[in-house]
Amino acid sequence: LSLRNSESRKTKCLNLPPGSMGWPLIGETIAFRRQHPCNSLGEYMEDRINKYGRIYKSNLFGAPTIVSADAELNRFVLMNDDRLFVPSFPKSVADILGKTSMLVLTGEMHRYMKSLAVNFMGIARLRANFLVDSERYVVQNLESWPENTPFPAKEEACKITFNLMVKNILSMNPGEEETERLRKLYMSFMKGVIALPLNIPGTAYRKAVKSRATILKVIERLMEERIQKKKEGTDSIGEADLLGFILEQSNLDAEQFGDLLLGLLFGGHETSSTAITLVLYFLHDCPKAVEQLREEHLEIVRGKKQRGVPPALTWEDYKHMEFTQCVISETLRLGNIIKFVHRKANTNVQFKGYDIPSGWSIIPIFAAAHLDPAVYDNPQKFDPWRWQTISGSTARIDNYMPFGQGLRNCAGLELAKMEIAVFLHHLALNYDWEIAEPDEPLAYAFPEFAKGLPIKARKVSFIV
Ligand code: HEM
Repeated sequence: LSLRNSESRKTKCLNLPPGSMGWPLIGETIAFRRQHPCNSLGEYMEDRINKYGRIYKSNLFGAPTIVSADAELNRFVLMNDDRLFVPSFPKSVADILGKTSMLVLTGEMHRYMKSLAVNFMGIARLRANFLVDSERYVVQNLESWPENTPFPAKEEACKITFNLMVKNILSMNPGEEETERLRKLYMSFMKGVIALPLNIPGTAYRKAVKSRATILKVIERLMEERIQKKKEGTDSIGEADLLGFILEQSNLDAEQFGDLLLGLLFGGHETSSTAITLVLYFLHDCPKAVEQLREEHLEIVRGKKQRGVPPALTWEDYKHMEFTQCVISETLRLGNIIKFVHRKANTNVQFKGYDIPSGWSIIPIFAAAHLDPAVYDNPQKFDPWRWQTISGSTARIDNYMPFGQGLRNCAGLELAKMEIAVFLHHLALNYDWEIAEPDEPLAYAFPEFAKGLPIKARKVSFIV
């Protein structure tokens, strides 16, 4: 009690933002976690912003917290990552992601792991490997879509993004027994990262802890096999996958490689498949955008035919998908796949006259700027054309953070945009689709479709 008193005496001298600390222990966590349409901030946050302003204090996830719906403070936090602020995951999440996961590391080690990931997904490899593979898996997937029978689009999108990642990480092919086994283990791991952290038998968390251990064993074996093949001179993969790249370019051990692999799957699979599902959802209500998209992709196909070059997409084709990029930017703005991130103040920080005490959590809400009418006209509207007039010099570019910003920005952002563009290319050229059952994306942290967005598709070739 005396400790708590001295704490409260300390914070009394500070100029904390207004707000309510809610109930003992749980604070306002339940209200914060309540689902709401992903193109809104939800009732809880709107109410707090109206009452207290865009920077307010609360008690969330068991810690005193500053919530920031203020675009300037959000930028300030990200630009001071690793200096004034560090990532702050609950211990249970950090344990399961692994102690050398990029998401939890700071300082030199974070920079090193990040540089491996960024180099692995650099332009050279995107052009040479990821583009070809994305096209292959997108086409295979679209061809498997049933005609006129509803199916959940999210599941199909997941197959595309998972297959792409495991092919490029471990040279595993879709449909093979080992790939399927890894997919199941990974799904169980994923569920545990977001589940309640009860480490008792039968819980999703406990299953995830076990899946993580099994995945690490699989990785250890694959690493040993590859090292052996390299010694024997029978390795034909070389640096074409992440495993080969890591063995050549680093001396990570099996656990460190496992953490990197799980981080890339975790960062890259659910996010990109959600983006693909959201694009189907938003475009459905915007036939004019579908028409313009189709025209852009037909133009690419016609141009290739005229030049007599092979039909496979090239990096130059991708760079010509200008309206497609507007559709992607708008989907990410309105979809808010990562609505917020968790950080902790490393030291006492002052901002706009408020104190952010050392040790307090801070949650920058990226979605707040994306949905702010002062930043985007008519922010609720899906309007890809707005991106044709937003240039690098407008303040709005700074406020746009679907991939975060600064030191910890998304390592896979170029890959993600390319995957979605390749999907849109083949979708627009070959399919008409409709939403078979209403299914709205609801978010607390990530947008989720309760039914996986059931759609009905019809193959129509627009290529003449
Ligand atoms: C549309 C899809 C995606 C979205 C919206 C997205 C969003 C984000 C955001 C907001 C962050 C910053 C987190 C923070 O500040 O704490 C992030 C980090 C990260 N993302 Fe993505 N991401 C996407 C796709 C991908 C893909 C395809 C990959 C890799 C294959 C990937 C790998 C990562 C990694 C490794 C980090 C951690 C970077 C670091 O800690 O420095 N992401 N992502």
